[in-house]
Amino acid sequence: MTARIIDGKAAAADLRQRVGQVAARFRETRSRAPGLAVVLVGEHPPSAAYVRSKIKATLEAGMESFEHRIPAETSQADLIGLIDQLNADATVDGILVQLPLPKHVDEQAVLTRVDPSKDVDGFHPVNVGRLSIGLDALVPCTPLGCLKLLQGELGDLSGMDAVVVGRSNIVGKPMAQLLLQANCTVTVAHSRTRDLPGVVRRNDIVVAAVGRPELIRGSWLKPGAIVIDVGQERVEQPDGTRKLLGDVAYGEAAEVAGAITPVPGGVGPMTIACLLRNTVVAAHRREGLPDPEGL
Ligand SMILES: Nc1nc(=O)c2c([nH]1)NC[C@@H]1CN(c3ccc(C(=O)N[C@@H](CCC(=O)O)C(=O)O)cc3)C=[N+]21
Repeated sequence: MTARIIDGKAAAADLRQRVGQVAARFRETRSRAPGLAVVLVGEHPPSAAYVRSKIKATLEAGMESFEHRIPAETSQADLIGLIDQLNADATVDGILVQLPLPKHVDEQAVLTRVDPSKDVDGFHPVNVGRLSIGLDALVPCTPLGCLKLLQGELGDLSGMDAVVVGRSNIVGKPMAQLLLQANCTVTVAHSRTRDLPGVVRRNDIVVAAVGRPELIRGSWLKPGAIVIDVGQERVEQPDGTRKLLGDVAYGEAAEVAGAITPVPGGVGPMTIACLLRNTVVAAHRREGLPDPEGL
C-alpha cells in the first residue's frame, strides 16, 4: 500500500484564496482592511523567517500587517506596554506574539495580556477555556490546520479513534479538544506513555506533535491510518546537508498509512493560512458581523 500524500500547500493556497475573498468584502463594507499585528522580540533567525512569511501572506490576502520588531533586551513591562497599545488600536484585529520569547520574559504574563478578541493564536486562557467547553473561540492555528486537513481527507470524523502524540499547550492539548469536538475517541500520548507503539497502532488517526524527529515508525501504524505530522526539525544528514524532518519516519509510514502529510508542504503552510483565517474571523466578530461562511 502506498499512502496518499495530503497536499498541505494546496489546501493552504485554497484557504488563503477564500480568506482573501472574505477580506475583500470586509474592506468594501467597513472601509478598512482586517489588520494583523506581529510582535517579534529579538533576532532568533527561524522566528524572523516565519514572521516574514506570515507578513507576506497577510498582505497577499488583502489584509493590513503591522510589524513590531523589538530588541531581545526589551523589558517585560515595555512588551506589555506594546500589547496594551495594540489592544487599544481599533485598526488591529489580531495580535500574534511570536514564540519563543527571551528567557527574562514571563510568556504567560504576556499572552494573558492580549485582548482575547484579538488573540489569533488562541493562547489566552479565555480562548483555551472557551474551546474546552465548546463555545466560539479563537483556536490555535496549527491544530486548526490539522483538523482541516483531516476533514478534507475523511469528511466526517465521528466515531474514529484518534491519538495525539504530544501534550503541548500550543498543539497537543488544543488538537485533542478539536478532535473530541469532532466526535473522535481521543487518546493523548506523551513521553511517559507505556507502549507508545501499541497505543499508536490502535488508532485510525495519528497526529504527531512531539518534536522528536522520526520517532514514530511505519511498523507502529495501523494499516490505512491517516497520519498528520506536525514536527519539523532541521537535522544534519551524514553527508553534511541539513534536512527538515518530521516526527514520523515518512518513507516507512508511507508504505503503511492510508494518507500522510509531507514535511515540508503539509501542516506548516496550513498554520499560516489558519492565522489569516483567524484574523479575518476576529475582524468580523469585533465589528459585530456574523462569522464568514466556509472558513
Ligand atoms: N505565536 C506563535 N505562533 C505560531 O504559529 C508560531 C510561533 N509563535 N512560533 C514558531 C512556530 C513555527 N510556526 C511555523 C509556521 C509555518 C511553517 C511552515 O510553513 N513550514 C514550511 C517549511 C518551512 C521551512 O522550509 O523551514 C512547511 O512545512 O512546508 C513552519 C513553522 C509557527 N509558529
